[in-house]
Amino acid sequence: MGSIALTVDGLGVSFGGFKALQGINLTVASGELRVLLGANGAGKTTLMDLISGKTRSSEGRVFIHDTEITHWPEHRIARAGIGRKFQVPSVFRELSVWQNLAVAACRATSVLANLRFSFSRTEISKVEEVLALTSLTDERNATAAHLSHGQTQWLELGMLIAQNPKIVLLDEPTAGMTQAETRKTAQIINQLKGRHTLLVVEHDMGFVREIAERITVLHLGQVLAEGSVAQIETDARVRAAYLGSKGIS
Ligand SMILES: Nc1ncnc2c1ncn2[C@@H]1O[C@H](COP(=O)(O)OP(=O)(O)OP(=O)(O)O)[C@@H](O)[C@H]1O
Repeated sequence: MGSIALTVDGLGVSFGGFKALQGINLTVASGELRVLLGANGAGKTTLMDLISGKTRSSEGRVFIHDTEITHWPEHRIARAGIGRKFQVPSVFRELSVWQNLAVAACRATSVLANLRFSFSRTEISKVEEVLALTSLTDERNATAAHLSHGQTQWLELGMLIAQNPKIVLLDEPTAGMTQAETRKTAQIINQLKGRHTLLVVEHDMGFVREIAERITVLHLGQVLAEGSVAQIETDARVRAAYLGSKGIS
């Protein structure tokens, strides 16, 4: 195993006296894909919020490699290399697929400034690489507003990847997708392994089996178990924790 890209050390948060997360310890190696599993309300999204700086933690620390980022503002954490994709895509609907990716690859502060500049060779090759990765090469000139739900999700993932984040946080990347779109998403995510460090929240066990190496299970705001897909699926505590909620299927 290589170096550790993400370290979460004793992290927790309370909302008005309610401990939504407590004592969370997690280390994710560089290039690893870690799946976060847990019933509704277990604290998965809250953990992503604490790591990305959207929510301020009440206890514990977070590191990207050796740099402590605890309590840094969200934009500074993003600049330090944590990229996050939410369930609702935020692409520029009036721009083409290519333009969306080019804007992301440039990472400048102003969209308009980006579009007026000529792009460097490195940025253009990055856009081409991401178009191929997301199978959007044929849609390069299409306006983002005209893409299907799945294609829109892949474009947003592509925009994230075009920014070269060290760590990618994905919250239910297959939400609302057809089976075919879900399979395609698994293929895309599998290609990212080794090149990016990924933390993925997902409920769809079929999809989790396609992508996961190790799984961390959260339950009632704490880590319940961690292990391979096979270990987690046969873990009696995990099965018990899921009874009465979604169940592992
Ligand atoms: N800002 C907040 N204020 C108060 N309570 C909150 C806040 N954010 C989250 N919670 C609570 O923290 C707990 C964990 O919520 P969270 O959304 O992280 O769960 P989750 O595992 O992502 O669930 P789901 O699968 O439904 O998205 C829940 O009980 C939720 O109601």
